[in-house]
Amino acid sequence: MDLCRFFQTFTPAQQPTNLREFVAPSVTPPVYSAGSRKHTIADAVLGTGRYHTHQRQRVCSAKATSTQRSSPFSTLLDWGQQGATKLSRGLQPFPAGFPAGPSGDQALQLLADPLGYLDRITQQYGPVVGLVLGGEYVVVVADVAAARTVLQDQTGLFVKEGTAFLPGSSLAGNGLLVSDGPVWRRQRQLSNPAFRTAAVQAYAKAMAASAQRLVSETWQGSRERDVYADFNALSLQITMEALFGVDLPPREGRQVTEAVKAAFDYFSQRGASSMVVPEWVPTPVNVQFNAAIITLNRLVYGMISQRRMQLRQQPHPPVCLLEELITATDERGQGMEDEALRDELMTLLIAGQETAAIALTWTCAYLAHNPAAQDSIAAEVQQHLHGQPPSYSNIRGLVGVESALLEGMRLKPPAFIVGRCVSRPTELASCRLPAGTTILVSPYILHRLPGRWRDAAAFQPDRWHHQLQESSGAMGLLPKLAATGAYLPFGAGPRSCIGTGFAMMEASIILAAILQRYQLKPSRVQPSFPTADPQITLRPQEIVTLSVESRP
Ligand code: HEM
Repeated sequence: MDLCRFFQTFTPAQQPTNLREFVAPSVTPPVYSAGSRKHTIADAVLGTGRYHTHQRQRVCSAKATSTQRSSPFSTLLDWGQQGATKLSRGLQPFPAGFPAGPSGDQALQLLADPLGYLDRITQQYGPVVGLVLGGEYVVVVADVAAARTVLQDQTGLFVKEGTAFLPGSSLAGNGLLVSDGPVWRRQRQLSNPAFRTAAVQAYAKAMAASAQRLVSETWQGSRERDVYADFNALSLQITMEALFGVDLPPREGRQVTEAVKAAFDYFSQRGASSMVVPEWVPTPVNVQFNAAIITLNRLVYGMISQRRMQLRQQPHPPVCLLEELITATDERGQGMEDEALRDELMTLLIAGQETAAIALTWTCAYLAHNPAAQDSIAAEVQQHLHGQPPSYSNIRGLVGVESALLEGMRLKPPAFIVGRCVSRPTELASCRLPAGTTILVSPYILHRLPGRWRDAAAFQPDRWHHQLQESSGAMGLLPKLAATGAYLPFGAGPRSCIGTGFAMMEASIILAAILQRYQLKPSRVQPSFPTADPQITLRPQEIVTLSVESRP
């Protein structure tokens, strides 16, 4: 990777928003406000992203937008000026009161080894480090109190809008992950019911059925499996069923799955590439990606209108997330418009799919390399479930399974960095931060602070037993830990993960189903522990092959 990758993210202001605007303006009416396009660390964290910082203007006309575009010349000039400002930052001293940190632009060093770099600078400069990265002022936060201040802010001081780095995407539009202010508040309020316990209980049926298919069909007769690939396929299937219901017509289901896969492939390629070409540039890969977006839009808008009609003609309690979101209303009795629904559905697909697969992959890899811990958890599963398949009704109380997942996410948090932007000048940890500074809170470092965690680098699921028992399980414990700022796999504060209950239920059911039937061991072809590949999320670098032996 090189500096190009960073500089490629500083796309010119007011460019055409994406290929869709050129090739298929009628598929959806994406009418955007003019304004500079910045990127959000939500992209970095969860593989998604808003296309630019300004909220979409859903009401203004396309004509208005097109007249607001600047000429290619002024765009280029603007871009040049922005580039020059950013370049000069790496050469200048930090602003007065800015946190101490290494001098010079650190983009190359960070990109060469992100986890090692975060570790090194926080050891060298302390838990709040100032940097220039790709011409942006950045503060890395690995201090519990400062992380709390940033993530639990309710005053609009630390926001998502304007957070630097990594290109955004038209895939998730302006969904929950990236929106801010009143738009986010309303969308979160409307989405919350879809994630309450009762709703998660309904999705658990799909989780349990999919987990059984994995262990009794997919893995049946296998000696070794690429668990990362299996968990990705499984969590996509589960999320699709939860979103659209099990009665999703097979043809449409297949088409959506294929389009989502194409979009995900695009993100992995982009993550692994040193050059990030903006989505609107018609490279072959971008054309493919944008075609996938067009397919997704057609299908998703089709499903939205079909479900709306069904609910109107035959009112019934919601059976899937889409119906939950369609029926949700705010205090004025208003629901979500189609475009907002589409953005939320795509956001949930992206935010929910890969993160859960990564968490399961790392946890299974750790268990394979820690046979004693695995055997004791497997014994608990046998004892607790009495041979019944894991499901919503019997999964509670499996302390070992929850401990393994919490410990896996402690050492390898799928969202290893969470980002915010300082909206107005402020102080943090006695340092002064100018508006526009990007804050990177690092759960990865926080989860390994030697003063907080005994044997911080070791996989020891039993460290969680007592706390889990005291809090009646992970869903009781996680909010308490998030409030301290010390354990943040699902973030903290108002923007914490809406899918925490969904993810914990899904991962617990799948892990219990696996340990009930199989013993995981390092594979002969890949005996060493998988290496992390911190791209957008903390995914494994390669295929994760584990030996899967049936338990007697
Ligand atoms: C192990 C699995 C998961 C992990 C580790 C994870 C992690 C996170 C984190 C750290 C955040 C906060 C980001 C920030 O503060 O900027 C977040 C937000 C979010 N997550 Fe998850 N997530 C997981 C699963 C899911 C699932 C299953 C869904 C939905 C089906 C989901 C939907 C979302 C959404 C919509 C947000 C944005 C919430 C908001 O800003 O209001 N996540 N997730």
